[in-house]
Amino acid sequence: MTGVTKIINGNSGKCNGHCKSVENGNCQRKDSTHEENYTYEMIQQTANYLSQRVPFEPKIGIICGSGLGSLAQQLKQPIEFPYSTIPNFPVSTVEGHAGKLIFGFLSNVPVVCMQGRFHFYEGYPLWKCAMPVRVMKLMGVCQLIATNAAGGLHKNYKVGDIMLVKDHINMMGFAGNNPLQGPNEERFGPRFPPMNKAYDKELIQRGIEIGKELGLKDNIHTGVYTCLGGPNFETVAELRALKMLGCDAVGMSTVHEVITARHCDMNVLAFSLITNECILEYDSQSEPNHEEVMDAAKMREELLQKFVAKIIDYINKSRLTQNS
Ligand SMILES: O=P(O)(O)O[C@H]1O[C@H](CO)[C@@H](O)[C@H]1O
Ligand SMILES: Nc1nc2[nH]cnc2c(=O)[nH]1
Repeated sequence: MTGVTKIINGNSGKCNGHCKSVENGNCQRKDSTHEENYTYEMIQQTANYLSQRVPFEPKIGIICGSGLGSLAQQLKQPIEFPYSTIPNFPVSTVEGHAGKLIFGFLSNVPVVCMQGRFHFYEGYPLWKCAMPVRVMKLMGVCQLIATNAAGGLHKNYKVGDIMLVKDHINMMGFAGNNPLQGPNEERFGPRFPPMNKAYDKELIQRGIEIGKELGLKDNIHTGVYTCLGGPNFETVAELRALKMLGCDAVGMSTVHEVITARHCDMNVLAFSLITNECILEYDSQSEPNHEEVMDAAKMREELLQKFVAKIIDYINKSRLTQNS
């Protein structure tokens, strides 16, 4: 089955009324923000398609960051769906994002893993980037673990460090771009969701302890993540400004997924692998690039697999079994 994403972009239908250049009801603009949002029924259709093919209900959803797809390789009894075969799903276009949804068991817990995520810079609106989170929700997921590769802004962060996200600054939201934009779907959550308790404090604390158990010592932190639209890496002035604002790590993802997850009342843990140190000096000879990001992710592959497995084990023992 092929994807059936409904794209209107001036070809047919309406554009949610946010387009100023509508003639005869047809959107004249061709950019990706002028697609029609998914209806609840479309998300349900996707969830049903997957539920009918997976003989268990996933409880935890994992989103693998750039080069972190190996987190999905440790799943037992895996069932894989290339994104291109899932109704309504976008497809991955970035190196290091395989583009597969994988169901299986990790630490004996039924999970679903996105081996590859969607970014705004790929041309997808934020609601589309975050759509798989809603699919997970309708399939039974109550806990999201979002991972990403990020540049380290904090002076103590080194390549290979882990930063558990304690908060975020939604830079794209400052500019009026949010995955919850448009008519609110009450069946997912409220019009005005709070975001001051987005990241589960207990899991952050446990994450720090697990990191130390795995030998990370001074290489595990809690900090503030920010997401820029990308795809270019930042200028020196931008990075200095972000640092002044209180950001510790910078990337191009995760925030829209977390907002969507919290909107539908999922519990969230997110962490960044610091893949490069942000360049804050004009006389630096270095330039960031995606290859170093991928190399750093490869270097930490094994450790991150153990890290995630232990966190899932903890979530299972402390919470999931209590609810069942
Ligand atoms: O956030 P993830 O998907 O881990 O990837 C990060 O790494 C890529 C840049 O190298 C960007 O896509 C950035 O967002
Ligand atoms: N925006 C941004 N994203 C990243 N992803 C990995 N490293 C970086 C970085 O330095 N900046």
